[in-house]
Amino acid sequence: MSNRPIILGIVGDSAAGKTTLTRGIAQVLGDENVTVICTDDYHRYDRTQRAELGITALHPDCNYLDIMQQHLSLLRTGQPILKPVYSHKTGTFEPPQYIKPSKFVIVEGLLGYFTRGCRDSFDVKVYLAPPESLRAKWKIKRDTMKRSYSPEQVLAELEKREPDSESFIRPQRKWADVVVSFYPPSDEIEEDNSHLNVRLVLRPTIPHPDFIKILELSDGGTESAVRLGLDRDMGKPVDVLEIDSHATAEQVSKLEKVLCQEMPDLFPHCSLGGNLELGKITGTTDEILQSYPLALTQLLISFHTLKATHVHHF
Ligand SMILES: Nc1ncnc2c1ncn2[C@@H]1O[C@H](COP(=O)(O)OP(=O)(O)OP(=O)(O)O)[C@@H](O)[C@H]1O
Ligand SMILES: O=C(CO)[C@H](O)[C@H](O)COP(=O)(O)O
Repeated sequence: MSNRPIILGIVGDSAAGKTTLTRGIAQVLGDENVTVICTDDYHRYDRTQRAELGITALHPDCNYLDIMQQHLSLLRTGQPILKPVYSHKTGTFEPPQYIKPSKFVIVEGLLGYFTRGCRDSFDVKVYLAPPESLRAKWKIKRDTMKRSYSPEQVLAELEKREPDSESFIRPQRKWADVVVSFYPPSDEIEEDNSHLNVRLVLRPTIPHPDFIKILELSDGGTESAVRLGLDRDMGKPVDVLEIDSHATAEQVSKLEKVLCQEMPDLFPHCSLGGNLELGKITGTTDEILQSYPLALTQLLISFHTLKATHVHHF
């Protein structure tokens, strides 16, 4: 058993779904065992200064990546940090917070894998990569509802940010152990969020659960709602697991069994264990819905995070 905090990274562009994914993982690990850090707090400039300087929040120079790296190293050895605080409500900084790491630390943000020093602090690295059109839709909704922007401002901001997204954010995908892409079924582009499928790229940088068993159960063919295959991602060979939103309870159950066989701690959180809490999303009229692809993604990442506690790192 590891006697230091386990650090999980959830990296991706703005509104890629980091907070949504993190919520369920924290629930599986136990909210009382989890410290969540958002690296937006390490911005160097506030909203007004960024506008004056003509720099976007995605640019490495717009963030104290050196301090972030120091803090990650401290958290990894169980030491407290005095973390800056950036308020998305006001676009300004607030007094710093004293943070003592719990058993698990989830670090979510834009540039977590940009420097080698930061990357080395993570036990498990996840990158979120929804199609850009879906991310734009999510960002417009979230920023207009929660961050006091107009839709026109969000669209202009997305356009302004694109060169930095391309240069600094998207290349980080190559460092991830798991790349998560929620996507709409091709013929239902305007479908609501509850009908998204997920594509999980599983890099051989960490040992994944033995999903090949689902193929042995003979429902992993191209027509199935759960598919496992081989592919290349950024030039390197990877396994790819795809789960459609219309996967049946039986198919979901089989996947959960594969996870639970290796990690029985997950059982109480599975739908087969009677839990319907994971995979919660907000629908178009703010109703709460459940997505199997999201729930299984949260379980898989929790699997890896729990597994990291069994590996001794010192
Ligand atoms: N898996 C998902 N299924 C359905 N909707 C989702 C999913 N992930 C995200 N969303 C939608 O996208 C919006 C933005 O997601 P979220 O706040 O999780 O992004 P984020 O990456 O944490 O954003 P930021 O880094 O800018 O704070 C959510 O409010 C939600 O409506
Ligand atoms: O890309 C983002 C990640 O959340 C934000 O836009 C960035 O952190 C700046 O915040 P704000 O737009 O609230 O000033």
